[in-house]
This record gives sequence, C-alpha cells and structure tokens, in this order.
Amino acid sequence: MSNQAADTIKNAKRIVIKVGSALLIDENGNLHAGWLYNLVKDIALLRKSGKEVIIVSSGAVALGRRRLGIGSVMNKNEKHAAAAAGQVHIINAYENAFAGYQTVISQVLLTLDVTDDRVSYLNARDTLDTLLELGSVPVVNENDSITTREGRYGDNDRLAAYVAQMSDSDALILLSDIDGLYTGDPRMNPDAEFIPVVTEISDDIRAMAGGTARKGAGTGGMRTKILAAEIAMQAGVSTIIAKGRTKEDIGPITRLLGGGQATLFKAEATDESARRIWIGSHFQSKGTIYIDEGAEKAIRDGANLLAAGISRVDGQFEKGDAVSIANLRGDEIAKGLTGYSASEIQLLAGAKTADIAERVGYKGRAAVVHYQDLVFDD
Ligand SMILES: Nc1ncnc2c1ncn2[C@@H]1O[C@H](COP(=O)(O)OP(=O)(O)O)[C@@H](O)[C@H]1O
Ligand SMILES: N[C@@H](CCC(=O)OP(=O)(O)O)C(=O)O
Repeated sequence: MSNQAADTIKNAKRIVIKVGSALLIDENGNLHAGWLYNLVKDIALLRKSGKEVIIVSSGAVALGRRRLGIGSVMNKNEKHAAAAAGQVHIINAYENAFAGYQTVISQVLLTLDVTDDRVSYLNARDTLDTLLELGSVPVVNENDSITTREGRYGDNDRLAAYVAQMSDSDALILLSDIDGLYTGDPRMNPDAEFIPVVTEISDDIRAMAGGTARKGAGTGGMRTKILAAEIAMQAGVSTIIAKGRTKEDIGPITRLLGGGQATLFKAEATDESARRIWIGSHFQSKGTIYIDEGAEKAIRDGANLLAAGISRVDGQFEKGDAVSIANLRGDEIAKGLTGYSASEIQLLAGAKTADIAERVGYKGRAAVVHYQDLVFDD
C-alpha cells in the first residue's frame, strides 16, 4: 500500500525528522531506548537508500530535570540547567543507538537569531551541509541553556521547519503521538475526521488545531505543527505529521513507507531554493561587486561567482552580508550573500582560485558568491 506521504519520502533526497519529548521519554523521565533503536534502524535504511537525514530532537529539559532532581515547575535558571544536563544524555542515547551503523552523529545547537543574522545563518547552513557531505547525521536542538524567552524558537516543530528551510531539505517529518491532522482534537472530539493531504494552510486548517498542547512532556500541540508546516511549505518543503509510536515492533518510518496513515502538507514545486527565499526577504545591500561579461554569463548559466571575474568592489561589508552584483556599466544584475568581506574581495579581484590562500592568508572557498546564494533581478 502506498499514499502521498509515503511517496514524498521515497522521492526526497534530504529529510529532516523531528522527534518530540513525549516520544523519547516516558512519564517517569526514562528514555525509550527500544523505540529509539527502531527509529535509528529506519534512519539507517533511509541512508542506505541514498538519503541524507537530519534529526531535530527534543527532550533535553524533560530528561535533565529528573536527572538533577528538579520538580516539574521550573524557574528560568532551572530550565536552563535541566537542558544542559539533559542534552548530554540525549546525544549519548543517539550515539549508542547509532553505534551499530558506523555512523558519526553530530550535535548542532541553534538559537533563534541564527536565522536573523546572516553570518550565523551561513555558518549553520554550511555546517549542516558539510556534516551531511561527510556522512554524519546531525542531531539538532535549540540551545536551551542560553536562550531567553524572547529569543527562542520555543518549540522544536518550528525549529525543525527552519532547519528544513536552511538545509534545503525536500521533506520534513514531524513525528508525533498522533497519526496526523484531524478536523478537531480526536481526544476531545471522537467524531473528528482525518485529513490525508493539505495543500494550503487556510484559516479553517488553523482553526482545527485549536489551542496549545496537552499537559505532559511535549510543548507543541497541533498548533505549532501547523505553524511549522506553513514555514516549511513556504520554503518548498513538504511536511508530514506521522505517528511516532507504533503498535507493531517496527520503526515509524517503516510504518509510514508501508502506507501507514499520515497527513501530508504538500509544498508547491518551486525552483526557488529556501536560501533564495531567505535572501529575498532579508535583502539590504551593503555594497556592490562589479563583474565582467564572462562572469555574468557564467553565473547566469548557474555557476558560482569566482574571483577571476570580479573587477572591483564598492562599500563596506563582511562575510555573509547581502551585496549587489553589477556589470561593468554599473547595472545591478543580481543580489547575493557574499562569502568574503569587501576588503578581502579587493585583494581577490581578478585572482585565480589557486591564489586565494596567498591573497587572503587562509584557505578560503572558491566561490565568492555561491550559486545558491544568488538571486537574479530578471
Ligand atoms: N486537529 C487536531 N488533529 C490532531 N491532533 C490534535 C488536533 N488538535 C489538537 N491535537 C492534539 O495535538 C497533540 C499532538 O501534539 P503534542 O502532544 O504536542 O505532540 P508532540 O509531543 O509530538 O509535539 C495530539 O495528541 C492531539 O491531542
Ligand atoms: N528544546 C526543548 C524541547 C522543546 C519542544 O518543542 O519540545 P516538544 O514539544 O516535545 O517537541 C528540549 O529539548 O527540551
């Protein structure tokens, strides 16, 4: 049996899987090691079929709280402390679960300003890219020990959507204690009907989610899942809400791929990558890079902007800033995020890639502006 959610996963190359606290930890604060082994087995199968996987895992606060002997009502400092103690345990658990698969797992802790600050955004994105290229499975969480109430994602559903957007993933799976979206909360309303596919987040869909989560380990509820799906869909990432816990002794992804019930929030096919959407919405030019005709043709054909095609540079900007790319007549052709500062580009203008290290004093990347960081004006 197959369904649209299963087909989405089968066709995806890069997938973000979000694991909620309630799936990972029981009421007594113990880790569901058996469940985690089944999930990891599924992830190993996905990777064997050529897919890249990023995990966004909750559970730090819930695990750390019990370990430190803190009660369920926590002040800010206790919550930060609980997260610090719990995060180690989470990573340990993933490391143990992946031990049989010769897979290096890695920890990436993010804060909300990562998506607001260009350099942090590029660094986080490049780190995730590099880890995946090197065959690692990144395990992401919010950096709960330092985040303030104002500065936090607040829920890992949304964090997972930002990670999916940032990493240009094809699909986001939100594993939950429920197998998808219903017309109302099935716990309160037994007549609520299951919705297999959502193509647009309308007010009607938002209304189905109602308020916040039930009391317990999780913080999100259906409302944050819909918000997450909306963020992901806008970036062209299809989102699936699927049941994390299965009755049979199989992993949740095996269940999904076998046609198990799940809701698919179907993203429009878009040729604009997530980072291009991000550039479009955050663009404030800090300067201009002037390029020759050959470079213009190359970047229009989809290549990276290399130093050799750069004639000169205007303005003061740092690595990660948004810049205009103009031809030698001064007409803006494109906007982009630069991989080098203005003063470095002055040193690099016209240089061969092999000479970059000598000119800037370190082994920098070949692309002054990466093709995925370019948005053309026409
Ligand atoms: N329209 C709805 N469809 C499905 N579940 C809903 C809906 N509205 C509220 N819910 C509730 O949201 C819960 C899932 O959210 P939550 O417990 O926070 O999960 P997680 O720990 O995976 O984040 C469901 O168990 C259900 O009770
Ligand atoms: N970052 C927090 C979890 C926040 C969160 O959204 O939890 P959940 O609703 O269980 O996915 C933690 O690790 O404890």
